[in-house]
Amino acid sequence: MPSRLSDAIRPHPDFTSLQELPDSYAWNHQPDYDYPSSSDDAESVPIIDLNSPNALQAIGHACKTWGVFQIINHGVPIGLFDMVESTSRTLFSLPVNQKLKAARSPDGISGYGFARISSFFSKLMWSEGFTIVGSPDEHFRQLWPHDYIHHCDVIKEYKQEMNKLAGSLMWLMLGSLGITAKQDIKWAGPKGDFNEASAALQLNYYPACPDPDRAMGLAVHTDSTLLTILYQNNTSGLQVLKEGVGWIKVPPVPDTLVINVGDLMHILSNGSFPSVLHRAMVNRTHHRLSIAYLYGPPSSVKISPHPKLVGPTQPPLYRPVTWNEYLDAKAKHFNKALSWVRVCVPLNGLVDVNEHNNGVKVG
Ligand SMILES: C=C1C[C@]23C[C@@]1(O)CC[C@H]2[C@@]12CCC[C@@](C)(C(=O)O1)[C@H]2[C@@H]3C(=O)O
Ligand SMILES: O=C(O)CCC(=O)C(=O)O
Ligand SMILES: [Fe+2]
Repeated sequence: MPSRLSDAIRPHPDFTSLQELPDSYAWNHQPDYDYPSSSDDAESVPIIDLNSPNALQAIGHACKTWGVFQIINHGVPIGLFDMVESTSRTLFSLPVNQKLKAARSPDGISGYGFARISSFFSKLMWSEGFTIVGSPDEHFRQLWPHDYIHHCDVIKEYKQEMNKLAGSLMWLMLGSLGITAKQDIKWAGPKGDFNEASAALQLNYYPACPDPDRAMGLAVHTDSTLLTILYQNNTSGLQVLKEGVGWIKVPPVPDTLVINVGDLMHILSNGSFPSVLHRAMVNRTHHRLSIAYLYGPPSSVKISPHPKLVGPTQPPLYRPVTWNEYLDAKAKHFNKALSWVRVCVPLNGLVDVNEHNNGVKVG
């Protein structure tokens, strides 16, 4: 692990004052960095209409082959995206010293700071983040002592909408694997609405960058979630790695949300769904904003390969793990966290789709 200042004492830069890319932000992108590079007419991440009668099958196929898909007709009021974007933009435009009043504490989860995965890389990422777990009230009062209520309301409404959507997506993703009954997932609750689920909202801001080809917005990673719902503003930057194809750009499409399969869904699906490797690149002239709703099980629930997906020829590939235990493992082992939960080497030619990802260089 690189030895450098911890997040707690590293001063946060004022990106707007940097006219050149400091060496600490210059990633030594290898020639194989884009390998196998995607051509302009490469495949694109499927867009699925949630109102279509084929949505379930299309989602199952996308989850198995990509670990990511995009959705339209998701039912989230479109005006809400403008509102949450406006709150995020207002937040990141505050002076650095003001933002630091709501800094994430060294052992905390919520607040303003660098990407949590920064410590695994020797170079810094060209981005700022703000994580909201639970209520935004306390941190938002620190940012806007006289004007926080409106921003809190926007975030609360957004989280509610995301929670509803995430519950529906859970049934679609699980349904495609034949897991359809409320009793199949006890923690979905008596109404099957996943009422007790946990979530974090991550606001990501990527300022315009003087040397985007040498910089990195958010380094390659998988999400530790069951699923992630990602909204991106109108600037490109997101890329996903498709096995056997390469890095695929996911340009923003108006009113469309990107859904990532996360590591816990990979475990729950007993390896059927790969958790998608992805990264965010930056732009010379435009800043970029993304809002990730990171969705997981209630804190006391252990996630393990679903009994319906386990049998004599399909041994469970992972042992049970809570989200917190997994996040701790991710904080320690980063891209090796899945191997840490792994129980057995695949037998009879069974291959875990995420095994292919282990060779990806992260630093
Ligand atoms: C619930 C969480 C997932 C996350 C760590 C966190 O506690 C809150 C932030 C999340 C995030 C967002 C950016 C990418 C990521 C890898 C990171 O560094 O922080 C994810 C974490 C994750 O999915 O492991
Ligand atoms: O900014 C993006 O497009 C990606 C963000 C992301 O991967 C995350 O927040 O986990
Ligand atoms: Fe992510």
